[in-house]
Amino acid sequence: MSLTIYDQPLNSRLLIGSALYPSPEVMKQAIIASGAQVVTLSLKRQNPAALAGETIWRYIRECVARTKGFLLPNTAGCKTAKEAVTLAKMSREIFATDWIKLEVIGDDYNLQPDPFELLSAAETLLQDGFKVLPYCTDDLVLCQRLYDLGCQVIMPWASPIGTGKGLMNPYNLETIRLRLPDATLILDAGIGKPSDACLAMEMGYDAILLNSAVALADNPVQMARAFAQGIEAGSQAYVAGIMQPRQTAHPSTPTLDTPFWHQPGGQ
Ligand SMILES: CC(=O)[C@@H](O)[C@H](O)COP(=O)(O)O
Repeated sequence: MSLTIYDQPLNSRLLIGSALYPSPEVMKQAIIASGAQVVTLSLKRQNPAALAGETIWRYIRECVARTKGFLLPNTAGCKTAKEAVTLAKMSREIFATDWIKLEVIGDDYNLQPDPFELLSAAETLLQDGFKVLPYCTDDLVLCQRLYDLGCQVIMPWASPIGTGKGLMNPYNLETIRLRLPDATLILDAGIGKPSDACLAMEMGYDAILLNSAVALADNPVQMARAFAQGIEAGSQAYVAGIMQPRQTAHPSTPTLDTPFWHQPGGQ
């Protein structure tokens, strides 16, 4: 089963960022190796008029063309709903997409999203026809409100951007999954290693968005492959049905009369 974002089926459950790589060429190779079809980029951070920005964009467009993928502009660096809405509208024109990764930062220390400004910006953008992918904290009520507004995709954080700390609050993340069974849930930010991503997929998350863990690896291309495999493993494990942990030991070596475990009601 493939990932679907606002009715768009995708081959990969990994969405990847385009910042912090040692060079544009390494970025391109890493994105291709990751298999990600969605690449996020920031209009604010990369000035299209500047030569450096132009080069990065060319590389990103090449990656997306190669994977038959999609650009996901983001509003990284915005601190108010007004600023984020303005940037989203500019991004829609420049990148010719109505997808927007909505990021409104409320605290400079841990780059924590501002839930109030985020909700307000999401409402405005949805009314304007955007397909909003909000980056938010792992707060169930906030996620519920965003979903009720019409955000089909919700992207709670694993931990603050760029920390690589992995899943800070597994209980919160599991609860969000449980309570919003129909939302497309993408875990975004703070993923440090493939096992973090695998864990979220085992919880039933639909996809992972990450950047730093690949871009800052000693070998970003190899790390991109490792993430692709970790995400695939977690996704398959979730679908396969993970066994319930048990309090007591059970021998796993078959005894003479019970070579197979019979589930109640099974054949
Ligand atoms: C690229 C992007 O959108 C980041 O804001 C995103 O949240 C990734 O975070 P990490 O760099 O921690 O993976």
